[in-house]
Amino acid sequence: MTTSFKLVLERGAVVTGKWKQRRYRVDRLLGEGANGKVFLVSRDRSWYALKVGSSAVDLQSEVNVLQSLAGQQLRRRDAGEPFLIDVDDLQARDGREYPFYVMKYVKGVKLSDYLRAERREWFPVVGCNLLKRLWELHRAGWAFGDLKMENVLVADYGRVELVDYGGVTEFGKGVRQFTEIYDRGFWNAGSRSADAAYDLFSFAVLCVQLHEGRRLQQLSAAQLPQTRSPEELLKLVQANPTLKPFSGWISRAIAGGFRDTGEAVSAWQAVMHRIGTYHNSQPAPRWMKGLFVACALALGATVYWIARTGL
Ligand SMILES: Nc1ncnc2c1ncn2[C@@H]1O[C@H](COP(=O)(O)OP(=O)(O)OP(=O)(O)O)[C@@H](O)[C@H]1O
Repeated sequence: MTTSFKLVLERGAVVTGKWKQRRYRVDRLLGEGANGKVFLVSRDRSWYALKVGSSAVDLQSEVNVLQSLAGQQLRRRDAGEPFLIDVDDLQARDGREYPFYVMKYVKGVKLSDYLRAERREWFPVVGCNLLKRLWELHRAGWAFGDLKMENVLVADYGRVELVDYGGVTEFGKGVRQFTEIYDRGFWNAGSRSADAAYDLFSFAVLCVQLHEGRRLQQLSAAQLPQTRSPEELLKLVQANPTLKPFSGWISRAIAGGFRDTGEAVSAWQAVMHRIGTYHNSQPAPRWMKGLFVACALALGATVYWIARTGL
């Protein structure tokens, strides 16, 4: 999706908040979507992500969700700073005013890019970390809503961050924003009412999208609305060697069969355990394994030298 507004902020441009007068220096565009453009900015030697929207109403609803999440003290153990930093308006060169908010900069890459090529084996770990992120939201009574590839960023060691809180919806209300292919209603698998199972369904589709993206696209385009069914999704899961061990988990998620997300996390970890993936969510990176081997060789050489010299 692309934005309908043309605001351009060049590298080096300074954004000054109209109300609080805080100044942010623009580094580059991080991404854009239907609701706005997100820029990497700096202030007092710290990096942030600044989201500018064309519509104050849409941006305000995202801000409300973020404020409410902060209010519920939805802070993770590893989150040093709050996610929402600032809210203000800026005046562009064309004289128009745009609302913006500033949030924590998530230094990561898109999920699909992270798992590409040699990092495919990280899929179970990254999946587990993503489920835990969803669990945090669900415990606070919110569904993420618009879970999709673009809204999941992965940092070092498979750490996962969710971005774009525009779809976050209180449990029980109609999901505010969704993307068809990940939507439970689209697949005739349930309602669009916000609950934990709604996100778990999207998570299951995300798994299929990651490993059978082309076939999923073909499937969704070929089916008539009334013939789309979760069983068709499950056929793609069965046909894929990476997904097959998770087929029981995925079919349960698709059927809304988990009591809550905590149970979904435990079941996912049980599969990881069964197939022998690290169940530690931060497996040792390759350089660390190399370092371990080098240290072991050095130790061996020292022991040999001591034995030879009789020290
Ligand atoms: N906090 C952040 N840190 C780093 N990158 C970010 C951050 N927030 C957003 N981005 C990047 O900017 C992109 C667009 O942001 P976002 O999804 O919030 O815009 P949107 O207009 O709501 O998009 P959509 O059309 O998907 O609803 C994201 O896909 C991501 O790559």
